[in-house]
Parts: sequence; structure tokens; C-alpha cells
Amino acid sequence: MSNQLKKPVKVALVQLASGTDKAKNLLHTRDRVLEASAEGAKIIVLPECFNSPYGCSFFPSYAETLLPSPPTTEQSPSFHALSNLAVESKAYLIGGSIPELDTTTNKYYNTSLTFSPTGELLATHRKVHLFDIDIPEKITFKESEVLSSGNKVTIVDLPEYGKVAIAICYDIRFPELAMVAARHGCFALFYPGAFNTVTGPLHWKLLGQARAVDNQIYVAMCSPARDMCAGYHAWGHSLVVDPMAKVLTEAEESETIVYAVMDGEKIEETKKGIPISAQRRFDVYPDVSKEGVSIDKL
Ligand SMILES: NC(=O)CC(=O)C(=O)O
Repeated sequence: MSNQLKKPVKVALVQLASGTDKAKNLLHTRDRVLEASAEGAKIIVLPECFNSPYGCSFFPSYAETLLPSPPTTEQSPSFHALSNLAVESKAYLIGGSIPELDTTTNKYYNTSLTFSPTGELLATHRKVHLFDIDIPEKITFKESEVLSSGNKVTIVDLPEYGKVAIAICYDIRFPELAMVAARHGCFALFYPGAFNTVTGPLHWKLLGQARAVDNQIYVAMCSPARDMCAGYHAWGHSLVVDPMAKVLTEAEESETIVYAVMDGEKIEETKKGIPISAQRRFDVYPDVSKEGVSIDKL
């Protein structure tokens, strides 16, 4: 299956500095998204936990209810803010993530919502791989103490451009998920994410380049800005990598917006020059994209 991008598209990654006041964060998000739109961005991406602090102790108090869909404004102010903002900005809006409470099961999720320029909800991705790590004396984090995991690869069709995949942060460490999305025709993988100052320096860019070079498509990773007064120190460095694994744009750690143009010709040129798609040896190893994969695609 080809990874078709129908026409070049300008992408903006909004590396937001958010605080503890959700209403304020939503207003600030609006300002920055409209700024990205004024610069011509047609796909605008927000960070993981874009309107709250990131951390297990914060998930329950910031959680919103998304089901049944559409939720009321009381159930999910973020849902409505993002939908309206997609309309105002006339762009596809990949709304980072928010903590979600599913009231039918009483489970919490880390959930990303994607809206069309008409404000329609196109996709909901619940973080599939929970961030449970323990690097002695450096960082211990256990999302699974509070969150439950999603169970689908999320592929979204953006009619003017083509298909993209949405996943969240730790999901990028799992090449299978990216491979499945790429082999189902995505031209880009979007990861709202919040790596930290321990794992970020070694792994953030490396993983973006790895997923890009493995799959010969674009990868975009959008982080919150770093706040040294917060309990969790986000790495920042939002970036876009092209299909040859070249970093097209990369932020520093403070609040900013970075832009890149994704172009289908670059995907084709890369695949023509290094034709790994036609050289795979499924007689030697299996094609993981065909083995009972759970995909949520429009
Ligand atoms: N925060 C995450 O989900 C992932 C992360 O920080 C890492 O993998 O490192």
C-alpha cells in the first residue's frame, strides 16, 4: 500500500507552556493555535496533556468524560474548545492529549482527540503503551497506577491530504505500532508526547528518526515546554523528521511553535532510492501488519 500524501501540507507543532489552571490553558492554547493558523499551518498539533500538568496525581482531577460522544461542555470543556478551535483555525487539529474518565467502566485513559476543519471529531486515540519505567536514582514513573491502556492503532483519513496515524509519547518506543500504521498507507505518524530530561536527551530524536527511517514516512513529535517548577520536567524539542530521517525542524525547551512542510514527493523519492518496501522477506519473518491487528480507522 502506498503512503500517499496528495499535496504538500504545512504542519505546526505548538510546544505549549501550560500551568495548573485549565481554563487559562485553554485560552492560551487558542491564541497559539490561531497564530499557527495565521502562518498557514493546515495540520496543527498540541502536546500530551496540553491543558494540565503531566503526572499520575493530576490525571483524576483533570479528567474529562468523552462518552457518549459528543459530551456536554460540562463533561468535556476541552472537547468543545478543540472542536471550535479547529473551525476557527480552518485546520486539522491533533489535540495533544487529555486525561479521560470513562464513566461506564470508571477507568482513566490518556486520550488524544483529532478534529477536522469543520469541527468534526475524526479520531480518539487512547495511549496504548503506558509509561511505566524505573531508572534507579533518575526517574520512576508508573502511569498504570492510575491509567488503563487503549487497545487500537489509530489511523485517520484527512481527505485533502491522506492518512495519518496518531499515537501518544511512550507509544513511539514500539516499532510495531508505527509499522502497522505505515503499512496501512499513512504518510505521517503524529506523536503528542512528553519525554523528560532523563530519557529525552538520548531517545527523543533517536526514536523519531528511527520510526521515520524504518517506515520511510514523516514523523512529528509535539512536547509541552519545559517547566522547572513543575514536578515533571518535559524535554521539549518538538520536532518533525522527514522520510530520510532528516530533522526538518526542532524546538528548544521553551514555549514556541515550529513548522515544517510535508511533501509526498519526498516519500516517493525515498522509497524509490531505497526500495525496502519491495525487498521485505515475508518468507523469512511475518508481516506484523497482517497478524490480527486492531485498527481504528475512518
Ligand atoms: N512520558 C512518556 O510517555 C514516555 C517517556 O517519557 C519516555 O519514553 O521516555
